[in-house]
Amino acid sequence: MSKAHLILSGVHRHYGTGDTMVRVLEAADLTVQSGELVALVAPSGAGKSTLLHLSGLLESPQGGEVEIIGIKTSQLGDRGRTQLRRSTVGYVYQFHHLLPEFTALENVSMPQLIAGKSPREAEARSMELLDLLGVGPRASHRPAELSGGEQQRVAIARAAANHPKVILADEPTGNLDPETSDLVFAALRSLIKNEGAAALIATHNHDLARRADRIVTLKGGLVVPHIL
Ligand SMILES: Nc1ncnc2c1ncn2[C@@H]1O[C@H](COP(=O)(O)OP(=O)(O)OP(=O)(O)O)[C@@H](O)[C@H]1O
Repeated sequence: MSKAHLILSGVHRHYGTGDTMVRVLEAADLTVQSGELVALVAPSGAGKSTLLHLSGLLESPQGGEVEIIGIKTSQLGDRGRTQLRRSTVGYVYQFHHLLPEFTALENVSMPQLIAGKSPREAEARSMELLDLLGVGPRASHRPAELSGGEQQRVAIARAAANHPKVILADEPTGNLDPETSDLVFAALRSLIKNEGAAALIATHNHDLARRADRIVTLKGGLVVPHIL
């Protein structure tokens, strides 16, 4: 049976006050199940990053509820939110932000060591992920020695290192050529299925969005189904 790892209900988010107020989300609802990949396609400024930040507990809504693995986050304090984010959410950005002085293996191991895993456990998990994403043979290379697509796959492995229940990605293939984008997206997709994470991926790439389980967009402050 599928589980809803991420539920947004009646989420409201605006910025500023008075005349300069920007209402981004009015009463947004979204549910993402375990193993489900939802693509978020919307024009620039529509609120994609805002939706991802709210889903990843990097920002709080002014109204409504963000629920992760059944935990209602509006009831949590800052510390509780940070803990829940660290233990359940993995983020992939447009630019990989890998640490240049460390190898691929070390970059993927780092968040696991921080979370308290032993170096041996961390290395085993890192190799499992790098293999799954097709970059196992590059484990001992530093980011500068990797292609853009390889770097991005290492960044995806790093985001998945601590078994996140929710994977959020903001234009994960935004700086890659079409062929490499395909490869990276396919790797991300198989990772999500394999790990049973719920994924929300903002992308301008319609070809990739069509390969998601579902596509949504933002209209009038709501999350609505979208067909490309
Ligand atoms: N911290 C903030 N303060 C004020 N306004 C903000 C803030 N963050 C976002 N906004 C506004 O909210 C709206 C949505 O922004 P958001 O970054 O979520 O859009 P987006 O769809 O991700 O855009 P893009 O595709 O260009 O990255 C925009 O009008 C933006 O100017």
